[in-house]
Amino acid sequence: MEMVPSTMTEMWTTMGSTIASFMFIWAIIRQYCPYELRRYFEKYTHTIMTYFSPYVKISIHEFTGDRLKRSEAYVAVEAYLSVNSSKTAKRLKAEMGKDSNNLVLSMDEYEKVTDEFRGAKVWWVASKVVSATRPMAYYPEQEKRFYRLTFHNRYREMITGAYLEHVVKEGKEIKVRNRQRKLYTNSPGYKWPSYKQTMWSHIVFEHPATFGTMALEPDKKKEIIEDLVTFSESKEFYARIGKAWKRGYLLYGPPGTGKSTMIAAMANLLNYDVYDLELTAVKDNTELRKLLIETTSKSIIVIEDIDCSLDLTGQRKKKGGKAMADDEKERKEVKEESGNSKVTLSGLLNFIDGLWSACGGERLIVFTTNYVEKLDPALIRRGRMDKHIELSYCGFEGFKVLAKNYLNLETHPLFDAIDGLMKEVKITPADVAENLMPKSPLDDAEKCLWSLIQALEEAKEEAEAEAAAAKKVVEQSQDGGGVCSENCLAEKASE
Ligand SMILES: Nc1ncnc2c1ncn2[C@@H]1O[C@H](COP(=O)(O)OP(=O)(O)OP(=O)(O)O)[C@@H](O)[C@H]1O
Ligand SMILES: [Mg+2]
Repeated sequence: MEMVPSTMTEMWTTMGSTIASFMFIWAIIRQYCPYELRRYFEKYTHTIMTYFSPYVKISIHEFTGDRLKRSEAYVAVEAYLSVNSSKTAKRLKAEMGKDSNNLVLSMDEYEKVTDEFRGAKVWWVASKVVSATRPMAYYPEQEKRFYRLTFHNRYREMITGAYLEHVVKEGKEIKVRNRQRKLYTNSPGYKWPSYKQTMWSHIVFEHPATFGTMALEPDKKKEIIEDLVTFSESKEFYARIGKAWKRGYLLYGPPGTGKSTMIAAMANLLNYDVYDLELTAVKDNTELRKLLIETTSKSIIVIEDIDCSLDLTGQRKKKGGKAMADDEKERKEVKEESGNSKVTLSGLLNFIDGLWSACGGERLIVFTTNYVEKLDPALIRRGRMDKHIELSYCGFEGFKVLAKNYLNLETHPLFDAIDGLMKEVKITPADVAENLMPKSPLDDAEKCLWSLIQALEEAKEEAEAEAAAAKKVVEQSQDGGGVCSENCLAEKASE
């Protein structure tokens, strides 16, 4: 029994002298040893210390294999800590957030914060290592930033499982809430530097259109909004039925009926980014696939005027005479417009619903066209373009939305006259909007309404004159006894 204290004392003495010798050797090494030897020594000391330490450390680096893309885990942790650290950290950095009118705070470099999860305490440190050499001249970052998470080994299972899952999930949600949405384009004519692997360039997306400001029949508007919201909330449903989480919309109708406006309203409703794909600037199918892979989820990929983009008009029925000649002329024009692009219809179909199209998920693909009948049926069949939306001339309900937007009017004695005229003539929402726009500070609501009435009356007179001319041609051809085809009548009427 006597031996125990003496053994303990001896043990402490031995340990003390070991540490002292160790520190003495370390001081000599630091003073006299070459750098390589020092690093070697440091490395093994670190390994030994880690072996005895009850704490576990996890590093999350900003750039992993792909140096040009920030790691998703790092971005999520950064967002998570931006909210959770701003209450406790002492050194914070501020960056411009959503809509450029608020600052988002996050912890500064080398700052340490504590977090708690189900009774376990963890520590986060924002750190960086500065590499001494530049691997390639064009790499901008020489600092490799990372977050280090430290926790006790007894919580290992919970922290590596539930806690990290919670951090990533919450971080992603914060990112979506704070992010500035972007409008991307694969702009033609710009020569990308060879190191820059992305082919999209972007600006902040700031279009003000919403479904509230769109002139559309109320039922139709409600149906589209419900469709979009249901899509955005159906992650589990798509997974259950084994379908990629994406949806195609075909918007068609005459110019100025709100197709482009609706795309902006869709993006604003769902808080999505917009990728405006210029097909004529895409070299071939491989480049098209590359562009697709680079798009992120929560986005709308738009191909405007799909009929003009490429020769995708499919096999149309053979027509005779002038119609056939027109057809050929159009195809030639389309070919000229599309320049050297070798994107084919099958390449585009693959883009929409090939295996690659499922990467990322939560994406809308929107085509717009003025001439839906010209498109290849394969391109717009359900399953590819799931929802076809016709945007047409302005009705009275649409007019009322515009009158409220532009003139802040819900009713006016001139509304009845406008309603009557709108039933007789076709006018696009763009034309209605233009007439309702005050042209000088002195223009009041009534002047704008009169301007619209005048435009409607002129359109009515024009339509009547055209109808009269067509009627005259028919009568002349009947008087002359000749048989005139439909095309021949249209030709004469337009003369
Ligand atoms: N349904 C609508 N509701 C509100 N404003 C509209 C609507 N349609 C058109 N406008 C107005 O007209 C302008 C032109 O509309 P937009 O560019 O959306 O038409 P479009 O259908 O895309 O035409 P195009 O076929 O020529 O591309 C818009 O800036 C908008 O102000
Ligand atoms: Mg448009």
